Amino acid sequence: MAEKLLMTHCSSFLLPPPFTNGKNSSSPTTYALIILNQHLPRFSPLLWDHGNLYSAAKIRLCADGGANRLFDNMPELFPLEDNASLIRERYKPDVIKGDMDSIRPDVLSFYKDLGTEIVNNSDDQDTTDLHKCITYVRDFVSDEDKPNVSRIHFATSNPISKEGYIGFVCLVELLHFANLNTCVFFSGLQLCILVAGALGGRFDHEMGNVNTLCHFSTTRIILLSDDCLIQLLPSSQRHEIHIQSSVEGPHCGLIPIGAPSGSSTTTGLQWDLDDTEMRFGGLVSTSNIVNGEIVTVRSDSDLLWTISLKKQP
Ligand SMILES: Nc1ncnc2c1ncn2[C@@H]1O[C@H](COP(=O)(O)OP(=O)(O)OP(=O)(O)O)[C@@H](O)[C@H]1O
Ligand SMILES: Cc1ncc(C[n+]2csc(CCO)c2C)c(N)n1
Repeated sequence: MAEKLLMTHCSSFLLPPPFTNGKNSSSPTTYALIILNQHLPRFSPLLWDHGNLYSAAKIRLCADGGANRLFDNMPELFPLEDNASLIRERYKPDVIKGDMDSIRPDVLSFYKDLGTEIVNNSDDQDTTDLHKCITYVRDFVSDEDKPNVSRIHFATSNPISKEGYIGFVCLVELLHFANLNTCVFFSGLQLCILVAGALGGRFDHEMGNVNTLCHFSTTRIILLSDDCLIQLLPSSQRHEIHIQSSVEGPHCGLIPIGAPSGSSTTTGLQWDLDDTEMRFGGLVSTSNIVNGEIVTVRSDSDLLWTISLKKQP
């Protein structure tokens, strides 16, 4: 059986800037931030700035009512500053997208006047606002990375022929059609979508957010709240999770989602799995504990990885 490729994970976006630069990361990351209509995490300004500091491409979106949270709650995260308007201008989203049934009119006109792009998808009542925003980010990033002859480098230094270029574009379209994350191929940049406010309140929304991870399973998406982080570990790869113990852990979980897992194997946990079966109604690994700096996971099914976030980094 072919060896699975290694996928590494590191929550360095939760670390203050001086420590994040390239730490434990095999390739530079392009972060996008989506703010949902749920409690704005205290570290949101940090997530926001990861678009700025180390990324070539970056974008910040609010999913419909997420704009109310940004407007109302971002100033509260700066108790020493008394001018809320200045804070709101500093944290202007690039895009507000959704079915627009939750954003308040005053918030909509405030950001519209600042130049935020408003995308009204009220005609689509079958996908969530988070889903709509992820679609936007993926299109945005792949547009930025559209193949440009001068940027395509092959193993040889020969200039690329017209036929080669056309072949490459076809490959890209094919990969796109197959729902693969094409941007990785072009620039070496890895897209990672951070989703703030994904948990709490309504369980149907939480499940909808988890479902979005499964729908876009080839895109790195991280759901965040003040208390925890959730991401999908696709079964097509083996995983190495580099624990940032100053900000995350020790409590963690591995949960088969969508289908039972016939065999999962881990290292680095207090209760490691060893070719273990997991299913709802049987065993799922909750209330587990990370033991060291690296957790490895291999499974025949997609698993959700969740880890607690520390209150005081
Ligand atoms: N309580 C919640 N918990 C987790 N995520 C949430 C919650 N509320 C909203 N969200 C997320 O924020 C996004 C935008 O929220 P918003 O309230 O604008 O959605 P909505 O489509 O108007 O919801 P609904 O019409 O079902 O009340 C949602 O798509 C969802 O991903
Ligand atoms: C079977 C089924 N269940 C629920 C909805 C409703 N719904 C799902 S996503 C969405 C948009 C929310 O912004 C709405 C209204 C549907 N369409 N189909």
